[in-house]
Amino acid sequence: MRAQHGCGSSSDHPGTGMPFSRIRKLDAPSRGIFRRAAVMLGSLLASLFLLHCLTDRCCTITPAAASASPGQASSSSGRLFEDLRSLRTKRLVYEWTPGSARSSPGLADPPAGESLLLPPPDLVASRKVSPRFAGKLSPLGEGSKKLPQALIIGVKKGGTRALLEFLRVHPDIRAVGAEPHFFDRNYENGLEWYRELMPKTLEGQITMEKTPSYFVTREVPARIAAMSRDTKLIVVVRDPVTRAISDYTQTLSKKPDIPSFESLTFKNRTTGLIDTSWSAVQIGIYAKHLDNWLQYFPMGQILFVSGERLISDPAGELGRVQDFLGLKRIITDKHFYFNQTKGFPCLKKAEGSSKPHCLGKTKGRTHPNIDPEVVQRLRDFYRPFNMKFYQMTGRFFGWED
Ligand SMILES: Nc1ncnc2c1ncn2[C@@H]1O[C@H](COP(=O)(O)OS(=O)(=O)O)[C@@H](OP(=O)(O)O)[C@H]1O
Repeated sequence: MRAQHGCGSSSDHPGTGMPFSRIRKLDAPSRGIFRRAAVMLGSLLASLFLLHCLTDRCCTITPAAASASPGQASSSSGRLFEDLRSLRTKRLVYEWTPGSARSSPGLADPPAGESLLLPPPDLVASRKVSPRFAGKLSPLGEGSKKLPQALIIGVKKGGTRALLEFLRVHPDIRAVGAEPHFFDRNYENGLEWYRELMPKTLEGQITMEKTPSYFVTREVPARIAAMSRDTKLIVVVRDPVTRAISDYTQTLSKKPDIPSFESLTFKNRTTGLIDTSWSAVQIGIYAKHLDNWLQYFPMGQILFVSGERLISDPAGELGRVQDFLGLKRIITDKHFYFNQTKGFPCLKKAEGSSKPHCLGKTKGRTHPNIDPEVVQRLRDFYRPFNMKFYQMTGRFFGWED
């Protein structure tokens, strides 16, 4: 009997070879058994594949693996599985890294309705969350550039670089390295220009920058308030006398021919009248500058960091700053060590590095010796302003001793 519906094979034609004609010549019951066997084999293979996937070994075969010779196939796909498994392990390790905890205000105080979707804050803090929400580094370049929510506005030579570098260790803070000087020198460039300078941040991370001249520039408070009245402001203050000497030391390092500190301090040395128009002196009249800020921002939105304590107890000051920013206290004593050669606290590990990090040579310069009489005269000059400043801020900085 001739097959009625073959596969259009050549066996339909006379003179076709025996093997094909023999299959075709099977009787109906045999064909049924053959089909059933094929179906059973198919489902067995499908089940095996399913089991394989369930045991987490299923993967997309790469062209390389697919083109491997049978002998190579098992070893290369085995390697492939190993790679995938180690990738999974790495991802889990990343998710559970201590530094990846998200402790932003957004998560600590989820808006009504979101609390059911998000894990409770303590759980997040202790178990860590996905790097997508918590990690500082976004491997896929995720996130968006935002205008800063917090600024280090001063003071020049107060210790602003140290504070920013220390804060950058926090996974919920991202900051521009250079000083943008947007609100004093580059304001005409517009907010979009400013935003472009910022690093990308993920939800809950805080964008920051530092420009110490903001604190003493008259127009700046109004401009920052125009950007956002909610901006958090941080001022690192330091004894105005040592600050002035530090300021002078910096200028001297660039222009060695400038007059002496002593001569620049006075309008008239014989009368003892201080030259308040000299910027090194002027910047230290903190109470006066603060008055200007208080026209635009409430006191509660400004944090004053002691430049002296930033050196003697960096973790303590950083604790206050993290609280102020609504962040979990992640930066602690464990992050610092005192470098005897530098004479300053340094980071055991800087941001994105595993190496110890001290600030550069321009931080912690040796000051020239200043005539003690001039120093005393300056102390007397600043005293009433300092008292006023302590009163305004509610913190005693101890610059009189
Ligand atoms: N950890 C650490 N390492 C080095 N230096 C430190 C540190 N903490 C605070 N300081 C003090 O920071 C002073 C420089 O302040 P600023 O960074 O605000 O200077 S600047 O305005 O940005 O030029 C700098 O002033 P000088 O000592 O006069 O150079 C330092 O005293």
